[in-house]
Amino acid sequence: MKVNCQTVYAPAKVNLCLHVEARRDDGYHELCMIMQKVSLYDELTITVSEGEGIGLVCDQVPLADGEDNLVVRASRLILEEAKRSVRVDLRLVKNIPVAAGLGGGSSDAAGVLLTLNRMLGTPVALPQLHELALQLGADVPFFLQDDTVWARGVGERLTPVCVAADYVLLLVNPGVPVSTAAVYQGLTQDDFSCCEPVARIEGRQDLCRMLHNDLERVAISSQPVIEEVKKNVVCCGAEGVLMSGSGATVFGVFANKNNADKAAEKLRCQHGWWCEVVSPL
Ligand SMILES: C[C@@](CO)(OP(=O)(O)O)[C@H](O)COP(=O)(O)OP(=O)(O)OC[C@H]1O[C@@H](n2ccc(N)nc2=O)[C@H](O)[C@@H]1O
Ligand SMILES: Nc1ncnc2c1ncn2[C@@H]1O[C@H](COP(=O)(O)OP(=O)(O)O)[C@@H](O)[C@H]1O
Repeated sequence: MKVNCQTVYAPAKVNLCLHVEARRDDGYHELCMIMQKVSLYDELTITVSEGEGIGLVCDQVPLADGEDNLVVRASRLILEEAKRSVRVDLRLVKNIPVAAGLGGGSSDAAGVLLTLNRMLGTPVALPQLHELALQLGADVPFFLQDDTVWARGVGERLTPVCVAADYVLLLVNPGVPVSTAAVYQGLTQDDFSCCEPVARIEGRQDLCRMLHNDLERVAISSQPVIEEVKKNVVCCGAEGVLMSGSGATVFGVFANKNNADKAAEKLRCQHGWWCEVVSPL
């Protein structure tokens, strides 16, 4: 068997709005949120060769030792579903902060599902791939497709939305991890809100008016620095600001890269926070 090697760039996401509508009997939550991919990428190299087993080398030490890593789990699911026995080696360079509300693990997993499946001759059809994605996490199906979407259900029911706004985002992460499960568990009925998905968002002002995240109260109560980050991003000239997903990353909406770069420089110098200027994809 010829050795086959491919590199995947797995993008981060932000939630431009996130409404939690209800808690389900299984503990998961019904959501209505806009998911937007952005230009910050993990780099994943997949090598398929003769043999068996799945190996992972990762530049982030806590994620390095394998079995629980979403990329290893995604590989295993594809091999099982395809009933194939080959050796898979994965090399993962993490540029997306971990447990930060940016969906890095979910994106890595979707990248493996799509690419490893293709490398094996596409034995798994797209509807099955969607099911495997959902087994790995509520956010994973989103990363199998290209659109900016309204995501409903637990995050798996996807409808495209047109965001016709010209903007860049400044991502700021203060370096405190937030557990997604703990944030959802901390929600009370008062945190829930409804939303009416619109088909199109016209400009930056419309976009900024929609910014809303029902997970902020719980995340900020466990990590008050998130509120401090939000205030600082606004002080640096953002037209809108919001925590992404379950946090702790905050994003600011800017009209252009120049203004966002200046804000990033200032926040890095003054607070030592991780800052990255990205564009919507
Ligand atoms: C909050 C969001 C917003 O996009 O993103 P992140 O902050 O993780 O990036 C997602 O809903 C996170 O999705 P994901 O991280 O894939 O979730 P999973 O691994 O399936 O579940 C992690 C935990 O979150 C809870 N969970 C997740 C999704 C959902 N709709 N309701 C929930 O209550 C589950 O109970 C589980 O304990
Ligand atoms: N490839 C991966 N990249 C990042 N996190 C991973 C990965 N595989 C497993 N994880 C675990 O998944 C959890 C969520 O990670 P991540 O997707 O980065 O954050 P979030 O769900 O906040 O967007 C982390 O606690 C991490 O230990």
